[in-house]
Amino acid sequence: MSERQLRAAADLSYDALTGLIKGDLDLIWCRGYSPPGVYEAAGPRIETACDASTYTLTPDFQCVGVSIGEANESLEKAEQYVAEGAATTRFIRESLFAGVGSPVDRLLSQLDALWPTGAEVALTRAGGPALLNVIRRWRSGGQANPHIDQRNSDILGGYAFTRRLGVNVYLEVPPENGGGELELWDTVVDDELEYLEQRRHDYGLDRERLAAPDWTVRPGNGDLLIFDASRVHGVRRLTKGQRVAMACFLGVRGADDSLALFA
Ligand SMILES: O=C(O)CCC(=O)C(=O)O
Ligand SMILES: [Fe+2]
Repeated sequence: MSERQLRAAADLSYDALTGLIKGDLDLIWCRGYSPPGVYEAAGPRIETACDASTYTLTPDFQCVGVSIGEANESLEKAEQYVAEGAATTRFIRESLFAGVGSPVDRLLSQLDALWPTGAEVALTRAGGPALLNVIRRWRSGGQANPHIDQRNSDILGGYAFTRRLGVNVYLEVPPENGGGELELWDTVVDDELEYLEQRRHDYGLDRERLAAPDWTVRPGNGDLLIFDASRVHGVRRLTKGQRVAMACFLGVRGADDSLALFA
């Protein structure tokens, strides 16, 4: 455990985002960002879509949408990412969140309003829109290895991001003592080549080779968390219930460049 207290902001604001980008802040934690009615309506459709999905990197969780992490691992997935991104974004927006609105769409318009040069969906190297977000579902027994999400990817070739912020909206979390916390280590990895050398063959780092996480954060249903994706992070193994979260990333360049969202 770190001696240092986790530095968190309770609201999404320009100052909080720049705090995360500069490293003065560790977390933005907005409670109840997605109201209960949203998941009540969308949950059954999301669960069906999760059951129909295929995720190639790990059996630990299901994932709606080919993520950029998956796309970085093979040519086939990279092609699928480019071909399907826009349609998956539409499916999530128009089918899964029909009638209630997607929390990530709301986030996108909020960011567009608060960031000086706006926010938009990133473009892939091929010119079309990237996938805006994925939806992941963990069931009892699932976890996520400690990892970082690397700043840049050939697929989003036109950007040189200086920071990549990880965004999660938790639609459903396990009950008390059921695991599924977000684990954060007091380690920010800037040398991505060194990280690649230590990486497991599937994804992430060996948990056994790290000290215990410095902080574990237990989001509530509907909460929004944003953190620096180059900070080592993982998901604690679930022992009960399920954990359903929408995830995307904010690609940051300078203050003079718009935020680019992708998943
Ligand atoms: O689901 C979570 O809490 C973290 C997922 C994650 O690794 C990320 O958002 O980069
Ligand atoms: Fe991550």
